[in-house]
Amino acid sequence: MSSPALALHHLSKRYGSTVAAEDVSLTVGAGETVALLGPSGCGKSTVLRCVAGLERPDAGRVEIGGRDVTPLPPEARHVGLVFQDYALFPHLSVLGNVTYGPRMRGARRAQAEGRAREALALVGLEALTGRTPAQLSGGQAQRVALARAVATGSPLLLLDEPLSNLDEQLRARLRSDLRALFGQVGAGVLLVTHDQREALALAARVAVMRAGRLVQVGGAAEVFARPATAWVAAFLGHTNVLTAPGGLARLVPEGAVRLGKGNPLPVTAYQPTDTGTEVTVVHPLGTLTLHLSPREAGGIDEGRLRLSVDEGRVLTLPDDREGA
Ligand SMILES: Nc1ncnc2c1ncn2[C@@H]1O[C@H](COP(=O)(O)OP(=O)(O)OP(=O)(O)O)[C@@H](O)[C@H]1O
Repeated sequence: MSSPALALHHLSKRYGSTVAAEDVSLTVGAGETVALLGPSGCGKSTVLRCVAGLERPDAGRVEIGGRDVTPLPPEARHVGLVFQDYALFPHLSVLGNVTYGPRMRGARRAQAEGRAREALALVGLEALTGRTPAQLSGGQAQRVALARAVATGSPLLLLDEPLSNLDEQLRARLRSDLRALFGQVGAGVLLVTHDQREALALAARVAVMRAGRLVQVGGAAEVFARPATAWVAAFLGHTNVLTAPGGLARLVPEGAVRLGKGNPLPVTAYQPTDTGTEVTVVHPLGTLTLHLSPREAGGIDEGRLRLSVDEGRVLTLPDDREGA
């Protein structure tokens, strides 16, 4: 059996009194994409920097392709990196930037350029190969950084918010391109993001991080459908995570609410949105927030909306939302 692209064993890193990563253990299989997902400041970049060798962990071990690289400098690790600031070489052309990695690893010029052109075509930049980084928009520079990481042919790619500077349309296009791209290159990918949709679109597995610790790791769809705690549910974008007695919370997934049948319940607030109306409805479980299409909102009669909640789909979770 082949070694995983990446294995982290009990990784910890502090900055003074700040615990940036605490006992983080995680595996990325060969050819697998894992998203490290969490709010700003939770330690995602710290984990990535420890993997890349830009930061030395206080404790724990980093293995890449089955090799312990913990004491090794970045250049000895053979990982493809895309960071938020995507640090391109300013004096090299786009093609030069992307060719650099394969050249450094001993590829002949023609072969390295071929691979660079392929990677640039994948990110839609084949027309800009002669430009320098100063002549690119932020989004274009980001795509060059992606192409550069892919062209290295590394068995492990590390991507820190790779789509963060792009507009929504481009993000959507690149998301599906990236998924295909990851499949083609066969590399393990560790993707850092705070965007749940991006994680779901790109990764087979997600690792949710909070205040330096991994709080849930699992299949992407599974983690979204069955968050382990109220905090994870709320972080993943579930709207109705209702406080319940005994330190518990009830998660009412969107699909558990059926409109048009059941008791007419009081609607206590209305807020127009770009696609309809957001309303709050008082239900015996608690106050539900619902997004209604114009047609659904038409069902509100004398300040009441008829709905039922499929109790079989409501999850009861420990409520850990207080504190850090
Ligand atoms: N070089 C450093 N010196 C001191 N504290 C640091 C340093 N780097 C990170 N930290 C702190 O460690 C914690 C984790 O930071 P990190 O950048 O890993 O978070 P993140 O989850 O990547 O955040 P973001 O999504 O905003 O990039 C934060 O509290 C941060 O302030």
